[in-house]
Amino acid sequence: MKVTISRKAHFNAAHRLYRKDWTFEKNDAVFGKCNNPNFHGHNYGLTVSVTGKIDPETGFVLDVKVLADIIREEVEIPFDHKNLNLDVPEFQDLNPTAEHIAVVIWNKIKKRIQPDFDLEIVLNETDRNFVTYKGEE
Ligand SMILES: Nc1nc2c(c(=O)[nH]1)N=C([C@H](O)[C@H](O)COP(=O)(O)OP(=O)(O)OP(=O)(O)O)CN2
Ligand SMILES: [Zn+2]
Repeated sequence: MKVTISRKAHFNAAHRLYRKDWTFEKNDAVFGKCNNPNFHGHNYGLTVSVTGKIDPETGFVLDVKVLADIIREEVEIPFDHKNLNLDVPEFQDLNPTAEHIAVVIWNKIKKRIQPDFDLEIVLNETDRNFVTYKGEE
């Protein structure tokens, strides 16, 4: 029997959507206001869901306290109040779209949980825009 546990978190971060190998005009045409060279910010919402078998001794799939600590160490501390383009090494050469941020977060958290657990990341960039990543199919 598999059960899913979820933990919510949030972080505030600045970013600029653009490609270094494109002209400003091309970036402007594709990314519009998100290509502002002075950056802009979002209050990102994060939902991390872990699916696995219940440990018969504890009754937990995974202690949510443990999951909260992983999220704090892998996401909140490195991303909160940071400029994703300038401060976060994973985005030095990776456009910090919501899709890419979700994949980066999935890879960081996946390394910290049991290999047989399934992991889903839902990242809200705004109240109305969110992306979901469950790992490679
Ligand atoms: N597929 C994606 N599309 C867009 C992304 C993204 O990460 N993936 N990101 C952006 C920008 O980051 C932009 O800042 C989003 O903010 P905004 O357009 O203000 O968001 P809203 O849709 O909530 O605002 P509206 O008022 O509804 O325009 C753009 N696209
Ligand atoms: Zn944005």
